[in-house]
Amino acid sequence: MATATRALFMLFGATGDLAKRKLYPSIFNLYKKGYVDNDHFALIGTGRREWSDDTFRDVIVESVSANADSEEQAKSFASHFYYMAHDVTNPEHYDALSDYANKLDQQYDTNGNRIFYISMAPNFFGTVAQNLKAHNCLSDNGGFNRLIIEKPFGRDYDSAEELNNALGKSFNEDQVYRIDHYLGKEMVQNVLALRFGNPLVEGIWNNEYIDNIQVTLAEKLGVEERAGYYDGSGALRDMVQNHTIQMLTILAMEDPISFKDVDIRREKIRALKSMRVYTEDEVRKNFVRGQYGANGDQLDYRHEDNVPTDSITETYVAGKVLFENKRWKNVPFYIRTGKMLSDKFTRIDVVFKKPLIDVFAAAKGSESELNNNVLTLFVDPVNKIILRLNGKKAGQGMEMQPIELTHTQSDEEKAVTPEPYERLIHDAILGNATNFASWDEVSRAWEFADVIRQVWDKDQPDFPNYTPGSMGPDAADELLERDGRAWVFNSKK
Ligand SMILES: NC(=O)C1=CN([C@@H]2O[C@H](COP(=O)(O)OP(=O)(O)OC[C@H]3O[C@@H](n4cnc5c(N)ncnc54)[C@H](OP(=O)(O)O)[C@@H]3O)[C@@H](O)[C@H]2O)C=CC1
Ligand SMILES: O=C1O[C@H](COP(=O)(O)O)[C@@H](O)[C@H](O)[C@H]1O
Repeated sequence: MATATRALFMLFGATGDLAKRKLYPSIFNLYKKGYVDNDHFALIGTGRREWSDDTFRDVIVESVSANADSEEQAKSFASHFYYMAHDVTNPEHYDALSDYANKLDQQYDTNGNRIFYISMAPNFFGTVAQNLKAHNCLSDNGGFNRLIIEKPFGRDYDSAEELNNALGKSFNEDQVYRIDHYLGKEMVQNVLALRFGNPLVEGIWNNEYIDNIQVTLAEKLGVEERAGYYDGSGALRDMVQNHTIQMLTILAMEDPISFKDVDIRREKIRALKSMRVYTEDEVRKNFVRGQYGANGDQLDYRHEDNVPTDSITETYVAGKVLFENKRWKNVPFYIRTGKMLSDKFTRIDVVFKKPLIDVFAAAKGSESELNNNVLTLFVDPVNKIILRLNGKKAGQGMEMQPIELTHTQSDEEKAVTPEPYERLIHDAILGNATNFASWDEVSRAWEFADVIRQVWDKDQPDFPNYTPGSMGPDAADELLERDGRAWVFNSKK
């Protein structure tokens, strides 16, 4: 039986794209499943637009209709939503917000629990947090106050620290939930289950058996309508500093003493501290950037809407990351992410070492034909695990061939798998911060990314340098070739 939590939500950015596409459907699923107490929850949505409650509720109904069992159910859900036109930069507005929140607290008997969600451009995060506190919008009658904030958390270490200090004036670290939606993905969470639930896996999860690990976050689409944000960010800030590094951390961390958020975070931070922050020369050697060119009807990045024609923003990053500790000495973690690639997928390839001696080849006096064993975890679009081994080819003799053990998530499992935002909002409701990024994690990731950014800001790139529909620039392949390796997934193959 689901534990239903009473709460009042305050959503800043309620008229925005993310709210409509992701947040309302997620909260609706939690409502349907009984994770938010259906009689004791309300949401105040804000934006500058002069919407009425009815307009807001129409938007909610439309946003959740695909998941609703009936129109009545969607409308009943939407009846918990209230709208206030509010300019977050105007302090006076928060007094009205505070009064309204107190009224709804009483009306819905929410036990004084409040969840604040800032789904707005990052320059507003600090302003909202400080005004919430200054204008008594935080509950003070025994309930919890939790703040969920969207990405990006800063654009470099200094701005992230400034933001963190601003948040810290109103919320304690344990009240702040920094969203990284990749941490809400089923297969990303499964990494922990596979590693720490199986001695068979954890026993070989080290440099004695693993040759290298490859993490790919590939997107088929370009910047779409988000160029205004993206061109000032680029792939390094948009995908590497957060999602990619979080995935690396989960792959590299030591076993936590328990599955409590504090214990997991402690190990993640330890792993991040052992991640090598490169020198300038090392950045040039170990990191590659790219920007997509044109291909047929597909415009090059510089001719997409709202992109300056001389933009040097990278739409692709590949790199080699090193963890300098006993477990991972000499094991490179190769990462790549980009827009306009051959397909939309996220995968982790764990490449194991070959046997020291190939007894089959030795007996025949021939070259080894054994492949590296590879464990591939498909994160998106399907949840699948493939273990590639060497096996015997049926028939006489001892010919070898690659064989694959595959586990694919069933339709039944898929049906009960929450969307990342649903899972993460639920975690925040429960006060479980395991799948959110702590300040120590975020700050370390910025220290790592900042050096790369600084080198790239000095050097003039030769853009565009990859074709839409490919897997990025040639330099990304050369990065591995120099080490005598290759990407496990390569669309050119
Ligand atoms: N959209 C996406 O796919 C993703 C978004 N994110 C993050 O989510 C956050 C929101 O993104 P998104 O929804 O796309 O952004 P939008 O531009 O669609 O929405 C911005 C929201 O902020 C409100 N707003 C802007 N200025 C003010 C103001 N001065 N006072 C009050 N409200 C204001 C807007 O309301 P109004 O116009 O009515 O004032 C609107 O509701 C960002 O941090 C983004 O980085 C993260 C991952 C993916
Ligand atoms: O955070 C972001 O993620 C999306 C990709 O997310 P996914 O879950 O669809 O893989 C990316 O398109 C966007 O640029 C970035 O801001």
